[in-house]
Amino acid sequence: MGRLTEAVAAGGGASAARSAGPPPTPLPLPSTSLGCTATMASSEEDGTNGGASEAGEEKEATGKRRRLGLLATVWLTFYNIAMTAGWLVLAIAMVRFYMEKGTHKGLYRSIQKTLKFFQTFALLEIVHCLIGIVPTSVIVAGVQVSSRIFMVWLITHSIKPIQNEESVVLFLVAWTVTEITRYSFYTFSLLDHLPYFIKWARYNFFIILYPVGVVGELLTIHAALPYVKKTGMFSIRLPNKYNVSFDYYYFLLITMASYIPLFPQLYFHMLRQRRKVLHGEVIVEKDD
Ligand SMILES: CCCCCCCCCCCCC/C=C/C(=O)SCCNC(=O)CCNC(=O)[C@H](O)C(C)(C)COP(=O)(O)OP(=O)(O)OC[C@H]1O[C@@H](n2cnc3c(N)ncnc32)[C@H](O)[C@@H]1OP(=O)(O)O
Repeated sequence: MGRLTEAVAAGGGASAARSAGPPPTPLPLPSTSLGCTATMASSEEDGTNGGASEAGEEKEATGKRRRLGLLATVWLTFYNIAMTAGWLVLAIAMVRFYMEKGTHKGLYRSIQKTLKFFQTFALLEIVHCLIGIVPTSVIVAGVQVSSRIFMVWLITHSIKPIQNEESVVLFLVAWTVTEITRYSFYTFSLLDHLPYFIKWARYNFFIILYPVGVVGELLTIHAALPYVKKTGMFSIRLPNKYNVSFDYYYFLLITMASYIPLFPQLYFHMLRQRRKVLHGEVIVEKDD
């Protein structure tokens, strides 16, 4: 519980400590419209610098502990353990269901309560960014979490006929593997005992899982379109006393189109994080 004990003594805010230490010499990387400009300061290959790398990592871990107060550290540790456990329960339920029934039909229905609970709980990630206890960009976390909430509540929960689509299994598997890896990464990092394979998994699995998840989500929304058009669900027609109209069908088309500019930005953001964490590149991201 290294970070917990050191946090008692440190107790500082996140942003103050982030600005501590000598600034790297920046090399410009492309700017993204998710509100960040990235600059790359230096590069070292993974594992080739031996003791220097270990000393650097130790120093970095101590710096992180100082950034977080005790309360924030305890809360994040609890939150990450709970989320890892929640997604593990989901993974086990999905494997058991498939082994017992031999089909994906009925799978969503059997796991929906757990999924809704833990995915909705993840809204706290936006709160964590807003109050500054994690340094993730609010916009990056916001796009990531809101697209998931949208898929869970406004698509899969609301449109029962699509719950047995294969594409639902596609995004469920991608989300589940990602979240078990991600939350266990945060947990072990907070406890200062991060096994290399978890770090490696966190920054490699997404290369495949992100596109797989997005394809699953897009195919599921696509499958929902005929039903939405036929029923006119969530749509407001004119005339009405507020003189407002809303067509959920067109909203879904626009949402699908919005993946084209948004997804590459999240993906390239993760590729930059991968270079930083696995290959030691120092990437400084500044808000525009
Ligand atoms: C209303 C409708 C809206 C619809 C919108 C539609 C458009 C949508 C387009 C995009 C669609 C995306 C769909 C997504 C699908 C999937 O998820 S598929 C499955 C694969 N998915 C992934 O691989 C997801 C990858 N994403 C992530 O990992 C994150 O969500 C991220 C936020 C994008 C990554 O953020 P990143 O900037 O890399 O940083 P973090 O890992 O969050 O870390 C930054 C630092 O903060 C610390 N930290 C963060 N969270 C915690 C925590 N809970 N506990 C402790 N610490 C945390 C972390 O340790 C880092 O610290 P430092 O090391 O000190 O920097």
